[in-house]
Amino acid sequence: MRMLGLALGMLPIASVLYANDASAWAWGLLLFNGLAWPHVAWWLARRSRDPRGTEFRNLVLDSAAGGAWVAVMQFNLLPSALLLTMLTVDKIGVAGWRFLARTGPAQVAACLVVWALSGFPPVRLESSMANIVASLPFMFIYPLALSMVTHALGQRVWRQNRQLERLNRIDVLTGLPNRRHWDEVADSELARYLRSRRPAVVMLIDVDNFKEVNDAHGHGTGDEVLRCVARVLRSSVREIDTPARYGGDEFAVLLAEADVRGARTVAERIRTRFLEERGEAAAAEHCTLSIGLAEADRLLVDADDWVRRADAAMYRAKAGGRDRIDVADSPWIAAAPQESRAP
Ligand SMILES: Nc1nc2c(ncn2[C@@H]2O[C@H](COP(=O)(O)OP(=O)(O)OP(=O)(O)O)[C@@H](O)[C@H]2O)c(=O)[nH]1
Repeated sequence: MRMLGLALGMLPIASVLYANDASAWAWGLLLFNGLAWPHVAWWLARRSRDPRGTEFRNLVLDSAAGGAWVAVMQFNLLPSALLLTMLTVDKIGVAGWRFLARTGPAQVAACLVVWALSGFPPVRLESSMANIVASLPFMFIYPLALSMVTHALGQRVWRQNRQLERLNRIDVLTGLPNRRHWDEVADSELARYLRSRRPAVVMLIDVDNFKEVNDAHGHGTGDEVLRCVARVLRSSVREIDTPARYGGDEFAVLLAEADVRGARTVAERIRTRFLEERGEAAAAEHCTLSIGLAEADRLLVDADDWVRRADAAMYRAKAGGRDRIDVADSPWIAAAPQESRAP
């Protein structure tokens, strides 16, 4: 952007220098500032140990040069205003309003010094047609390029944010949604149930004897077992269900539009598929799945309550000998004598 801005900015300045019959010095400096300085600035920033700090210093120098050219042009109105506007837009775009507090004084000082060194020539505000025409490319092309770059940067930031948000919700090892994402799904599924009374089931799955696999065959094999569970879950549930890694060797599935009978069938499918696919190490350590199910009902306080019930069922499955499925007692049954309506 500096190369483009300075190259285009040369045109209105050159038109004023030409009209004012400027010295060879002024022309030399203009050529250096317009064509060589962008490369020098880039090289300085690249080889610096603090590229950001160096680039900020370069921007201050850009502003000072702008102020100096305004004095050289004897304040010719259109080219001066254009130059100052573009420099200001640039600074705000790069570092915000506060950066102007650094570049502004440099700009004014350079302008006054150059004006004084040239013997305070008279101010000539009037811009000729040649000055106006020479200003047009800078006036149109530079803001256009700047807005395209800003837009492209905005898009990149937006894409990266989305990517980050996705990564924040995915478990890296298994590729399944993580607990954070699953908890949100459970919240909204419970809200949906309370609104519409369409059934839903939380399934919690714990890998039995998983520690033995880790201890006997190493963490790499343990990781492979967890990936196997993830594969089995993905292939056993429907699109509308949400399987997730809940943490460690625990997995959760939210079965939408399913009652406990349907959920039991799915759980049985998961349990047996895992036995078929678990691999030799897991089989050697009797690595199986204990599964707890809890159906939504209107006595649930919140999603945590729902998960707690599935968890209790899952621990009963473990206590009952592992490699089995257990279903949470509905508190509805206990509450039935006081309540008159089924959930
Ligand atoms: N390989 C691997 N191990 C993990 C990971 N996360 C947790 N673990 C291990 O998983 C084990 C879980 O232990 P437990 O659930 O208490 O042990 P368990 O052998 O499954 O016991 P039961 O559930 O009672 O059958 C611990 O040894 C953790 O270190 C992981 O990402 N990869």
